Amino acid sequence: TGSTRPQRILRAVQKNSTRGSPCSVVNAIDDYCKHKEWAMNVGDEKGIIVDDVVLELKPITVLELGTYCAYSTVRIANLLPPEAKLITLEFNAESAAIAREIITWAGLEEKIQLIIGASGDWIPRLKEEFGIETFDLVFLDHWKDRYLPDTKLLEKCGLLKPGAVLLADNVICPGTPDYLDYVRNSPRYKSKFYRSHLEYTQEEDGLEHSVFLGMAGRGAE
Ligand SMILES: CNc1ncnc2c1ncn2[C@@H]1O[C@H](/C=C/CNC(=O)c2cc(-c3ccc(F)cc3)cc(O)c2O)[C@@H](O)[C@H]1O
Ligand SMILES: [Mg+2]
Repeated sequence: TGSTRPQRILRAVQKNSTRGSPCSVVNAIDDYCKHKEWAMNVGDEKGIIVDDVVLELKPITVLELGTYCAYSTVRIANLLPPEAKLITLEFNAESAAIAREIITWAGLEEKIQLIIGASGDWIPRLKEEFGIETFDLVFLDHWKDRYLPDTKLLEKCGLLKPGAVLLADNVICPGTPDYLDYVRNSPRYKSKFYRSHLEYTQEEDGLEHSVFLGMAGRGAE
């Protein structure tokens, strides 16, 4: 039986990057996915927007939904302040195993907590099992039809405080119409769209950046 795409990505990382160098890991994955085999990483073009958001926000607690091969996990964790922590949820055991190897290769295992499980099961448990108060940044990049239900779950569990940022990948391609409608029309969010392209292609895509304003929202009831 042949290898899987995540296994081939891990091999490319081990072959073309330096242990302990997150930047070289990110570059090795981008290089592989640009020239050898496309994969659903946020990629280098949208990745620069992610970098800017992280550097501006300086989040101390980050939640990522959908680890896949830990490309964005490594990219984000690399830019976090020393005391910051990133929790990433991945329910596919094979992907999670590859992601763990890539996180360790990058030397970021101290900053990143990879949980193997479904967002719907784990979001309600994060407060008591990991002593999380609230998240400063949530990066949504899992199944596109789960962005909205998981956002509502985060609200319900009190895991967002005013000023928290939701950064959502793929709001154009494959698209997350119900999520976009919600964050753009709810008084609980101030939302803005960062136009870009689908990773490693010329297709239109972009990131939605939504600031949580609080459950009461501002003014409008
Ligand atoms: C639902 N709760 C969940 N809890 C934990 N992990 C979850 C998860 N849902 C999905 N996952 C995991 O996240 C990953 C899923 C990501 C889904 N992403 C996409 O479908 C996607 C798809 C495209 C894409 C775009 C164009 C195209 F032609 C083909 C694909 C581009 C992207 O950037 C994408 O992010 C997997 O590793 C999966 O096991
Ligand atoms: Mg994506």
